Amino acid sequence: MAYLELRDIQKSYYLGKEKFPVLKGISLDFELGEFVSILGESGGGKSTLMNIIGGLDREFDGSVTIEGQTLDHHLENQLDEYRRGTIGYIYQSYNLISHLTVLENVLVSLEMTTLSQAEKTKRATELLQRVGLGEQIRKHPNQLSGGQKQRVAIARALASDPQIIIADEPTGALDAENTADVLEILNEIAAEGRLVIAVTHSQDVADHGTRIVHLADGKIDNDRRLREPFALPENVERLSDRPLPASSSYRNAYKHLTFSFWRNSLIMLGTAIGLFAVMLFSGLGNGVKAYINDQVNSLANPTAITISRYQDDDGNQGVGQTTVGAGGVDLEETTISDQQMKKIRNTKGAKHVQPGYQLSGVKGKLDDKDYNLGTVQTWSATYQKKLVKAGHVPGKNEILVDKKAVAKQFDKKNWRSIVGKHINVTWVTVKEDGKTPVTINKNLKVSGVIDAGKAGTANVVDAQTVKSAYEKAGASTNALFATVRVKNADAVKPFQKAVQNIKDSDGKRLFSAITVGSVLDTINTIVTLATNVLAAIAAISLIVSALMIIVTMFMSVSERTKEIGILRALGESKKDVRRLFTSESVLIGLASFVLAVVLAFVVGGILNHALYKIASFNMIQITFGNVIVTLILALIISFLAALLPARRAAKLNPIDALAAD
Ligand SMILES: Nc1ncnc2c1ncn2[C@@H]1O[C@H](COP(=O)(O)OP(=O)(O)OP(=O)(O)O)[C@@H](O)[C@H]1O
Repeated sequence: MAYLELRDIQKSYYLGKEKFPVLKGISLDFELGEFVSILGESGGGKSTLMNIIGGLDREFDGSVTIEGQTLDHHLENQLDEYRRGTIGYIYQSYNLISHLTVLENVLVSLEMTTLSQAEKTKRATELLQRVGLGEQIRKHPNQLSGGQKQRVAIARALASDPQIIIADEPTGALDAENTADVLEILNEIAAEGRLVIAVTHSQDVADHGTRIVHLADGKIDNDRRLREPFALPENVERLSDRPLPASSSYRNAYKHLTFSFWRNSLIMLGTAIGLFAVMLFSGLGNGVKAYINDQVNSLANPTAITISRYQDDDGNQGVGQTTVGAGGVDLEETTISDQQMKKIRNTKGAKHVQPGYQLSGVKGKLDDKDYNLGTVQTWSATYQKKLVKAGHVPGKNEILVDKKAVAKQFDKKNWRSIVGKHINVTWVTVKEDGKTPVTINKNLKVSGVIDAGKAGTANVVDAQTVKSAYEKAGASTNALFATVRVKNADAVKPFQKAVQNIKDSDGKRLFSAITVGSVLDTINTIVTLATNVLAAIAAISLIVSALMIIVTMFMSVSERTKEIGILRALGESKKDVRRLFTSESVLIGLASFVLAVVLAFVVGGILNHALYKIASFNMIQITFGNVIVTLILALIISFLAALLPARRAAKLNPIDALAAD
């Protein structure tokens, strides 16, 4: 049994349906230690035979048996392993990877061995020294002469310690001196106990080997031994191979990324802008939400709940005002009686319950001057004490007047001086029947000045003041609403629920409960919606980014077709090639993400600084969650964008890829 046996190899090419037989039944035996030259006319099928021996061609008849094991050409994994562990290729046109240095070109082959990183570098350096390139390891292939390139290719072919070296016209492009050197090296390789099979046109070259096989008309017409094969050295330790680890794909992808840095940096910038916009809009949404929450909570007490009568479908009475229209109002339906107030008081969680009134169309007279007080509310727990800018919260027969609408009208500059004055207020309400109007007139002492700020105007009296005035005038004392304070923010929701569950004797729901929280919930829902719409618009730009990545990757695949062929010939699998492109794209995605985060925080910081002057609030609040979502987006987009180009790269036939210009 020979080391390598070819049996009845037949191969035809087809042009349409027309068959062109190239190899017509080749059977050959090869032993380790041989340096075999394959001679034959141009177009005679020598390269075709080499591709079959090298495990690159799977479409042929016949068998290739190595150390007694026949290769199954349907099993791609087996062929990948065969190429990476047993075969080393040397080509006439060198086939070096241009964006890698000399050292890195040799290391590519070593990536599929079990050596440590340091051992790989050591072995690659030693091999390059052996072929006389110890000084050139940091150069790129385009900085080398033809002879030097061929030596790099030899070092690479030897790197993974293969048993068979296939050299397809290794000296075809070299001058006499380099040819002699390369032949000497090939001879040494055979002397190490490897099988060297070299295709050549030159009889001179062929004469350097141990055997010449001549091909004519698709058959062997001469097989001549020139000298004995080299004796096999004993106890040689062989390197063991393994599939390419993912980290190597990432390293290779990174090198290519930095090699075409400018083109890639533009793609990264484009993608980063899309990601940045998504992050900034999300951050703006958070900021606006926080700002509104802050503003609302500073105006109103979050543990206070306003309760009004529940209006089903046709009524829309909330905490509005009781107007006295032609038909009057249905007090039964719209106001809270003392008895109902008791029910609220008895609800679990209520700490303090206050009736609330709202007086509308209130006129005031002070020192013979008329004031339009508009709507007057009763003081309740929903008010924040800090809104009182002078004086104090109104007690019985007192009023807190609005700063703009009243105090400044009284005295523009010295508006505080209104405190302690008496103002005569008049408004109209209704009797128990809800129809008959009653005019109320009351002399109230100004207890202080209130400034509701952007929320509008507010004049506030004590609920007791209103109630006793109504009692005296025979008007309805039913409250328009009730304000309840609960223990803490956590007690708000349960209380709200309990109150809304209170039914009257007919089983009809009695109350609606509005909390600052529920108002905020509504606002927050709207802001979230707006933010998501903005972020989604920004995300559209990510589709453009994805398209850019797809185009770049397709360009990359076309540019690197030859490299793909080289990597496949070195033993990389389809999966490895696919991963090379997906990892490059994912690296673009990651770099874009980092750039986007930097952009978002820099621009966010500048905007916050500018807006702080207006709102005294950080309007852009990018959270850790926003950053993570953006990262996931970046990874998904870049991965999806790479799928098609990577698939195309992986599907390339290695022989066609190697033949690419
Ligand atoms: N992919 C292909 N499709 C069709 N015909 C092909 C293909 N590849 C090679 N051939 C043909 O097969 C024949 C053998 O080609 P091959 O490259 O093996 O010859 P060769 O002996 O190596 O030639 P040379 O010495 O000129 O390099 C040639 O006639 C060539 O035109």
